[in-house]
Amino acid sequence: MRASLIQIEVDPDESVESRRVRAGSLVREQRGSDLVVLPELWPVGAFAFESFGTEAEPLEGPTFEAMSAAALDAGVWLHAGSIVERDPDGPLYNTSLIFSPDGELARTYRKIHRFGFDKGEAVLMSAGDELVTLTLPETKVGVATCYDLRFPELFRALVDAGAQTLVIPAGWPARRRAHWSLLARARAVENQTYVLACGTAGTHAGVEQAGYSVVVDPWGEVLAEAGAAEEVLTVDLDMARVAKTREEFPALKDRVLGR
Ligand SMILES: O=C(O)CCC(=O)C(=O)O
Repeated sequence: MRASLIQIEVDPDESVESRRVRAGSLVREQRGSDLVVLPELWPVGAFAFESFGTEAEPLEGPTFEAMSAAALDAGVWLHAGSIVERDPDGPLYNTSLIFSPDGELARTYRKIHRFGFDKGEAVLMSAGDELVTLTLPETKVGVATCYDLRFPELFRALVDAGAQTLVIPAGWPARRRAHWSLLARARAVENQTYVLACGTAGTHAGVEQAGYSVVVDPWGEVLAEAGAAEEVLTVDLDMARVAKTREEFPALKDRVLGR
């Protein structure tokens, strides 16, 4: 399975609409990949809290339209990262959109763990409460978003639901890049899954983004890693590696707690 991670730059000098068009072009350039991934909140910026209200979209809003068309044109499964979703009842959610190669919405995921403690996303948005997995032709995917990466119990639940590949869009800050790289590998090792972790580049709302998107195999080896700037990572994944790793080193079978 070929996967492409688009570590797009989020820059306040570029309009949201221009970035949407550019993201669509970048997705179309990945024709030939099976799965394409964009980061968290790339239209507005994960730290652009002041714009969350004005840039919030209904689920089937402009980002949905642009990404559905891009998935169809490229003929790829597209995890289109997340948007600020305005629910018809009023609350905002950090909602990921996943499209099939015919441009249909296959899944949504509302971020469960909101970041910011007593400010930002944690107070402006509502939390999701549903685990989301999706069966692709070659693998079963479990999804999570950014801060979720710090909560291993979520990933264990995804593995219990059958996930073999974890897809994690993020808008992770450069200040904590070491945590990002460490936790992405930890989630792969402890769950014996592939991890596709796609962040943003650039600086917005005064927060420099980490970049360093990474693809980790089920043994914890880094197969590809981006730098800090905008970049597309393309990697061929041998899906048999998940079962092989779990068979040769059956630690998941030795669980005592939480089964
Ligand atoms: O956990 C972190 O350090 C970063 C999380 C974050 O930036 C987010 O969830 O938007």
